[in-house]
Formats: sequence, C-alpha cells, structure tokens
Amino acid sequence: MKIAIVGCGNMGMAFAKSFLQYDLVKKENLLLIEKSTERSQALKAEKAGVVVDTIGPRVAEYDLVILSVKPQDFGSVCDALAAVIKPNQVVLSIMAGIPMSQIQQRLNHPLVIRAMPNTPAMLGMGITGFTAAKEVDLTNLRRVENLINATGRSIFLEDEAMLDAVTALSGSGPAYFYYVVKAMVEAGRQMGFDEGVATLLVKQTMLGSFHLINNADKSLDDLIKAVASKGGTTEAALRQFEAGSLADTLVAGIRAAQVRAQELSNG
Ligand SMILES: NC(=O)C1=CN([C@@H]2O[C@H](COP(=O)(O)OP(=O)(O)OC[C@H]3O[C@@H](n4cnc5c(N)ncnc54)[C@H](OP(=O)(O)O)[C@@H]3O)[C@@H](O)[C@H]2O)C=CC1
Ligand SMILES: O=C(O)[C@@H]1CCC=N1
Repeated sequence: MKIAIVGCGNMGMAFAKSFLQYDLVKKENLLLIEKSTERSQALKAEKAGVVVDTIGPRVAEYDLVILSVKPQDFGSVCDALAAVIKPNQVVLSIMAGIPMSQIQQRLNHPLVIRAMPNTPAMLGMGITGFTAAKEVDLTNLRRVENLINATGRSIFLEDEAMLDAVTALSGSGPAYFYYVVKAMVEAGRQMGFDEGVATLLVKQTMLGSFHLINNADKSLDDLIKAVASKGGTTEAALRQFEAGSLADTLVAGIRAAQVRAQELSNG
C-alpha cells in the first residue's frame, strides 16, 4: 500500500511510525507532506519517508491520503488536493470537527473515512473512533481499519455525530489525565516530596489503578469504597472534591470540548 500524509506533526507522525513499525508500508511508499521547514528537515534527517513540502501531482500515485493538518488549515489543503486527487484514492481525515460531507464537497471526492485518534497512538496504545462515507467499500474500510489498529485499538461508529463525543472523551482525554496527575504531583510537592518522588508515587498509582479498573470484577463505586475506609483519609479527600463539585466540573469540561468540536464542524 502507498500512503501520503498531509501534515506530519504529532498525530501524522504517530500514524506514520506505527505503520512502519508493523511493516504496513515501506518508507519508499510513504509520502510525508509537511509545510513547516523545521519539521520537514527533522523528518528528512530521520529518513522517515519521502519528505516534500507541498501537495503536488505525485500524490495521485498513493492509495491512501491521510489529512492530519489542524482543522483551521484544511482550507489551505483543499484546492491543491482537489486538483490532483484520483477517483480510486481513499482519504482518511483525523481532523477534529470537520464533517465528511464537507471534505467530500471541498475535494469533490466521495471516498472519505473520518477518524479521531489520541496521542497514545505514538506508543501503539491509542484508541480511535472512526466512521466512513457510504461510498467507501468494505475492502477499503478494512484496509484502513487495519492501519488504524497499528496505532492501538479502534471502534467503528455508524453515527458520524458521535465522533465529536469521541473527540471530547478520548481524543482530548489524555490531557485530562495529565491535568489530574499534575495536580496530584503538586499536592505531593506541597507535602514535602521532591518532584521526582511525587511523580513516581502518582504514576505508579495511576498504573496500578488502571489495572484494577481493567481486571477487578468490581464497579467504579465499589473500587472507590474499597479504598475509602469509614472515617478515614480518602473520605476526607472525597468530601473536599464533592464540596468543589469536581466531578461536575470534569463533566462540564468534557461537554465544552464536545461543543467546540461541533463548532469546528460548523466552520
Ligand atoms: N494532538 C492530538 O492529541 C490530536 C489531534 N487530532 C487532530 O489531528 C490533526 C493534527 O494535530 P497535531 O498533529 O496535533 O497538529 P500539529 O500542529 O502537530 O501537526 C500539523 C502539521 O501540519 C502542518 N501543516 C499545516 N498546513 C499544511 C499544509 N498545507 N501542508 C502540509 N503540512 C501542513 C503544520 O505545519 P505548521 O506548524 O507550520 O502549520 C504542522 O506541522 C488536527 O486536525 C487535530 O484535530 C486528532 C486527535 C488527537
Ligand atoms: O484539541 C484538539 O482540538 C485536538 C482534537 C483532540 C485532541 N486534540
């Protein structure tokens, strides 16, 4: 398979590296189109693929074109891509918010798949929600699904509108966990640990808790109960969280991300 990636930043390169790692594409069949001179020089030095700075006629030689520029840059990509794209090529967009209908219309091209990954894709531990235009046949859908699965796990969604919710929950999700970890490390620092020790305590707690969520045959409420002894320390912390409406604030934040994804959809 020959793959062109338009926009080789965090996510474009997370995808490229996963494909290479699992031998799903050869470097000579991977076209990396990157506008930023600094980035493209780094990609050339890494010999990550064939690096160019603009969309040109050679893009037509690739089976799959991945759009991984910022949603705000989609407009600048459209005209150049529309001029060279061939009817059998599949377009995979990972841009937040931009609906498939808009991509189809701007490129005058029906074969569009839309996905929302997250940054753990860099380690092959991502989760991606994806959906496809009805014009995309099962063979092409399976091919793209196999590629996405090289970056972690995936879930197919019939309803494209749910991709905005995926964006808010798992697309942006890593940042929410980093935010909580950062606050916990700060608490550790305030209690007298240096940052390294506080970070070790918090990271290992996060890792162990993840495995308990995944493996223990208990609900989240039961897991909380198993930590929070009556009249103990955890209860004192949870009372403070409730007083500050922490859970409601987190839910409201995630809903704000969903609203922003919907706004991006509307241009
Ligand atoms: N980061 C994340 O956690 C996630 C991001 N996404 C989506 O992925 C997309 C990319 O995000 P991310 O990788 O973080 O962004 P980055 O800014 O890291 O990467 C985008 C790259 O595309 C380049 N670019 C812009 N216009 C063009 C062009 N016309 N031709 C070639 N390259 C161009 C940018 O250059 P320059 O900097 O010079 O503009 C930049 O290097 C976004 O649409 C985002 O919504 C999806 C899921 C998660
Ligand atoms: O913040 C953003 O808009 C992108 C989409 C999901 C994660 N990052």
